[in-house]
Amino acid sequence: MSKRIVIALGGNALGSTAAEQLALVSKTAKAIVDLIAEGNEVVIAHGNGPQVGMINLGLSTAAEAGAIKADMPFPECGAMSEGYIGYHLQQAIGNELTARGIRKPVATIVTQTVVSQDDPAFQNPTKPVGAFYDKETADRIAAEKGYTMVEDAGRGYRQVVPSPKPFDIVEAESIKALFNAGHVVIAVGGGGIPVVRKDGKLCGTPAVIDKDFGSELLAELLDADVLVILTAVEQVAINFNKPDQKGLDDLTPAQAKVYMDENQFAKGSMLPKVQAAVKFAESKAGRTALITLLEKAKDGIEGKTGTRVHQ
Ligand SMILES: Nc1ncnc2c1ncn2[C@@H]1O[C@H](COP(=O)(O)OP(=O)(O)O)[C@@H](O)[C@H]1O
Ligand SMILES: NC(=O)OP(=O)(O)O
Repeated sequence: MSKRIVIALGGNALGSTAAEQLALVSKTAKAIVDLIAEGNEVVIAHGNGPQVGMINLGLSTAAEAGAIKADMPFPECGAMSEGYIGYHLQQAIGNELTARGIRKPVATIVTQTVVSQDDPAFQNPTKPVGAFYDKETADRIAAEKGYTMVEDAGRGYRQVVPSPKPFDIVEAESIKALFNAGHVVIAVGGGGIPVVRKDGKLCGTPAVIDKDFGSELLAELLDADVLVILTAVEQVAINFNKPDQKGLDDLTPAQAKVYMDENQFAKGSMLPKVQAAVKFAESKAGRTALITLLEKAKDGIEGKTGTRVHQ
C-alpha cells in the first residue's frame, strides 16, 4: 500500500566535499527512487552539519584574508547549504527517475523554520558542525575564532552552535501543495534556516536546527504515515559498542523512554533520532518512525529490518 513518507538523510548520505557528495547522492537517489517506484509519496529532508560549518569557516577565513568584505552569518550559511545539497539531490533523483522511465517533477524548497528567541539552547551551544579536528587544531581554531569546540562521540573535536527546537515551518503550505500534487520535494534542509518572529517579521538567527526534529515537525505537518531517519547504523541498539550490544526491532514510545532514561542513546547523535521518532509515533495512532541504513530503507518500511517506533 502506498504511504506518505518523510525521509531524513544523515551525513553518511552526503559526504564532506562537493565531489564526494555528488558521488554519494547518486546512491542515495537509488534508495529514494526505490520507494517512489513502489508508489509511495516522498519528501526528503537532510542534515547540513558538516556543510554549514564548512561554508561558515571558509567564508570567515576569506573575510580575514580580505578576499570578501565580511563574515557570512549562520542563517545565510544554512540557506547556502540547503541550495548546495538540494541541487545535488534534485539532480540525482531526477536522473534516477528518468533512467527508470518515471515522470515526476523534483524541486527543492529553501525552508525557514521558526524557533523561539527564548529557547535556552541559545545559551548552551550543543550542535556539532563542520569538520572533525584533533585537540591541538581545535584549541587553535577556538582561540583564533572564538568558537566553542567539544569532543564529538569519540570522532574528534568539532565546533558547536546553539540548536533551538523548531516549532513551525514557514513554507509548510508550499511544501504540502507540491507534495499533494505528486512532486518529489526536498525541504527543511539542515532542519530549516532558523528564524524568529520579531514585531510581526521573520528574522534569521545564528543557530543550526537538528534535522531529526525539523524532519519530524515536517512529517506531522504533512500528515505523513512514516518518518524514515536514515543514518550509519541498521538498528538502534542498547548497550551500544559493548559486548552485549543488542539491536532493537519494534519499540513503543514508552519502551523507548525507558531506554532514554537509562542513557542508552548518545546525546547529539542517536538520542535526537529516538526523541524525534518517539514524538512522531506519539503524535497520532498509526504513525511509525523507522531508523535504519540508507540501503535498508525499503526493507525497513516492509518491516524486515531497522528499528521501528510505533504505538
Ligand atoms: N544506542 C545507539 N545505537 C546505535 N547507534 C548509536 C547509539 N548511540 C550512538 N550511536 C551512534 O549514532 C550514530 C548516528 O548519529 P549521527 O552520526 O550523528 O547521525 P547522522 O546520520 O544524522 O549524521 C551511529 O552511527 C552510531 O555510531
Ligand atoms: N542540521 C543537522 O542536524 O545536521 P546533521 O544531521 O548533519 O548533524
